[in-house]
Amino acid sequence: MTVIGTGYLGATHAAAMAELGHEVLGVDNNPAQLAALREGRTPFFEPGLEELLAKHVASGRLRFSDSYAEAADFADLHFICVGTPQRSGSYAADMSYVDSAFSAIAEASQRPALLVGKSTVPVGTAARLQELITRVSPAGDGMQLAWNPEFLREGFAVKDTLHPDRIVLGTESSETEQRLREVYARPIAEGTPVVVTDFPTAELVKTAANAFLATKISFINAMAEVCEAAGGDVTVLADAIGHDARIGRRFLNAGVGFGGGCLPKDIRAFMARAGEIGVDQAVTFLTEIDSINLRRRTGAVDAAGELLGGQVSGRRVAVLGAAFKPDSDDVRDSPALDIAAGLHVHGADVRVYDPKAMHRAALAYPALGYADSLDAAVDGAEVVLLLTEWAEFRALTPADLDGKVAGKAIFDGRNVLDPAQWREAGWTYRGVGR
Ligand SMILES: NC(=O)c1ccc[n+]([C@@H]2O[C@H](COP(=O)([O-])OP(=O)(O)OC[C@H]3O[C@@H](n4cnc5c(N)ncnc54)[C@H](O)[C@@H]3O)[C@@H](O)[C@H]2O)c1
Ligand SMILES: O=c1ccn([C@@H]2O[C@H](COP(=O)(O)OP(=O)(O)O[C@H]3O[C@H](CO)[C@@H](O)[C@H](O)[C@H]3O)[C@@H](O)[C@H]2O)c(=O)[nH]1
Repeated sequence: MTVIGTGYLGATHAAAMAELGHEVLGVDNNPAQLAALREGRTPFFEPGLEELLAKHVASGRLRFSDSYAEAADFADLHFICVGTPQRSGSYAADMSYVDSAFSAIAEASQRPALLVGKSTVPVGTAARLQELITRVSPAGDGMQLAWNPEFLREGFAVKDTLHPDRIVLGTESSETEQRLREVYARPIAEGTPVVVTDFPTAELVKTAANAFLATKISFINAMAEVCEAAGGDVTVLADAIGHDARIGRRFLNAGVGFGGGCLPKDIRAFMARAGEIGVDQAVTFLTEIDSINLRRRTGAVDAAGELLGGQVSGRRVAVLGAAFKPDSDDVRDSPALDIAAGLHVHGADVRVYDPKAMHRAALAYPALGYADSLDAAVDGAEVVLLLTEWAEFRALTPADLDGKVAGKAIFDGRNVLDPAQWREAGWTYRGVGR
């Protein structure tokens, strides 16, 4: 098989498919990325992925190429994992990468083949692509398409791919279903549920899952706003409502909100697509989910300003975290960097430190100040902001910072520190909704 698009999703999928016993050719059009992958190195940080990749590159079961002709010759089963970022100036997804990857592999296919979409796409895409590939391929009607959305989380990508919660197969062909069941034989044998459905439902399962997760986070962040006004503690509230199995405690961590290459752009693409198909009212609540989320970022900038006594310009601020979540170096739509940039715009002297995302952060936000260690970031800081809950930040104690900082004020943007411990040590502690 081939895996077309070897970014966060595709590189993981390719290595995991090799681990499941398949011969895999990864295809991408980014030469630097291919060069790293060919040497068995991941171009980004994802726990456990480099080991898996290196193992299968060394065994020869996993190779990489930039050639669609080679891909079409190599296999008649192709997983498409290219990006669907937010289009600039619009909420809609930019489908140009998906369209060009499907066209290119279809045009290169001289024999019948199965193209399996894994990218997150607006509902209606698969039906459109089925028509496109049949039209442009020399193999014509021999080109089959299935939609198999991916639910992996960064930071847990290998585990989530090898042991998924469920496998969704959008296909109405029993032959295609059987073929994909063989691809995923191992997780299926381990008991992973398989949902076989039509194209629109398969596409919508993915969109709905991310909309639900975003809603859960913004719900608890809305409760955090209420707790702040009323003097409550949202972490206790989340524990208490989470004991109800119908609600569940997971994804109820209030903080500076969701970021990354998925939830923010996926809820916006969902709103855009719903508008196109005439059901915008069904998802207008997502506008509010997005607003609550973005309000947490401006709220953090305001909180830092208050901790600095209202004067931000020229003040030294330590920002702990740049990645959108721990155990990842992904800085796409990162709340931490957005907040750091907000303070920078107000004239703060910001020093950002992240254990893995420094390089990507500096590329995305070159104007920010960076420190190459936690100690360097907090040295002389008048306020410390914990914005991504890496293990080394969660473990911080006042003793680690005393004598280094210039002001004992901390904003715990992920509610991971013990407020009593910090207050007892003479710090001004501020969390989110507690
Ligand atoms: N990152 C995740 O955790 C995750 C999880 C589930 C689903 N998804 C979805 O998967 C898709 C990919 O996301 P990602 O995070 O891996 O993006 P990414 O930007 O990291 O990777 C996309 C890759 O596709 C390559 N590419 C673009 N056009 C190409 C073409 N025509 N031919 C070959 N390669 C091409 C790029 O060079 C890049 O390496 C998106 O639709 C995303 O929403 C992502
Ligand atoms: O209680 C919580 C849980 C998460 N987050 C934030 O939400 C964002 C997204 O986290 P997470 O969902 O764990 O990361 P992703 O890797 O973006 O994964 C999401 O997006 C992927 C791409 O579509 C899907 O495949 C996954 O199932 C879905 O969880 C991060 O900024 C987190 O800090 C919170 O603020 N509070």
